[in-house]
Amino acid sequence: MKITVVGAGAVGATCADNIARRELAEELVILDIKEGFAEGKALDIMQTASLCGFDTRVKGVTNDYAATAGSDVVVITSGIPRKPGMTREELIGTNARIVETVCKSALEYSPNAIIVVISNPMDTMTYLALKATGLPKNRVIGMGGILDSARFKCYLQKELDCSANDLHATVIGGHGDTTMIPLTRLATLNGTPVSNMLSADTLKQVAADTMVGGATLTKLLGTSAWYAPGAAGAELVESIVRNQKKVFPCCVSLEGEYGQNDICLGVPVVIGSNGWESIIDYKLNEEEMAAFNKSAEAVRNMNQVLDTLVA
Ligand SMILES: NC(=O)C1=CN([C@@H]2O[C@H](COP(=O)(O)OP(=O)(O)OC[C@H]3O[C@@H](n4cnc5c(N)ncnc54)[C@H](O)[C@@H]3O)[C@@H](O)[C@H]2O)C=CC1
Ligand SMILES: O=C([O-])CC(=O)C(=O)O
Repeated sequence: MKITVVGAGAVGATCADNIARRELAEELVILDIKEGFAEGKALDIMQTASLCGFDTRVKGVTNDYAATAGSDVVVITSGIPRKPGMTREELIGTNARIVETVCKSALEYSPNAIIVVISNPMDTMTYLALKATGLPKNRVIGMGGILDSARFKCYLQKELDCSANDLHATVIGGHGDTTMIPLTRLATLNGTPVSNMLSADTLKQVAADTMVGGATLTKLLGTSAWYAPGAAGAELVESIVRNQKKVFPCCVSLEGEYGQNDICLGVPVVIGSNGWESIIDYKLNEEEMAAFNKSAEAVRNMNQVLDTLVA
């Protein structure tokens, strides 16, 4: 197995570190445009091999796509992060060009790769990756919902004083401050609905905190988060390379599912060696469906901006 991570910044390097520690590939290439940067990150990660007990070979390269040839999975984290006060959507002008170029260059050398898109605004960047490459839809997956769900579980865990590992909680819809939908009705602690244990007001607050989870960290850090985003990226890659068939909320191309067409948006999907393999119908109620439609409208408006940016 060979994996490439494009972008050796905060998220890319953390994702690569998690991939190496989980030994998801024999070979892991990190690529960045900044001279020597990916080489440095790769060397640093390789120097943890004897400490963390992994045998993955990690190599860093500066814009050398030939070194990524034959990758099974390519994770795209290249692009600028937001600063406090910004939305993810404001990154579109810079990141659309980067994501399009990176997708095409990577596929030239790894025509069979599954593409995982992390760069923001992620839903629109996933749509762009799909359109720019013409890949079969199952091979283009946007990562946002796994992270948002992990944050949802983190806020629930604090309220319930339980193990985060006993929680099932999912965030669907867009990966934006106002577009994500924490499904509080379906969240459970070992099978018991959390709505039996927490008040409606508390659940509302947990959902609100989840939605601005990324913005909260950006305010604290001065740039956006990387530990949970990197680990969430690796979690997705693991289900692909180990063909685990885990169900994760991921941004995928919808063709009538959840009532939407010609859009990439977060829904629960089965992830395996073919990429995303099927979409699970959660049977949303009226209120959840209305939120999903609203989220789709916002993401669709963003996708239209692409036409003015990408040739
Ligand atoms: N989908 C999600 O859940 C999340 C998405 N993000 C997004 O991930 C992206 C990366 O964030 P950070 O790692 O914090 O940023 P960063 O600034 O630390 O790293 C970005 C890296 O991309 C590189 N880069 C830029 N253009 C490139 C190109 N054409 N080819 C190769 N490398 C290139 C830069 O040199 C830099 O090293 C941002 O767009 C951020 O908003 C961040 C967290 C979560
Ligand atoms: O908040 C951001 O801009 C980065 C991101 O997508 C996240 O951490 O959820």
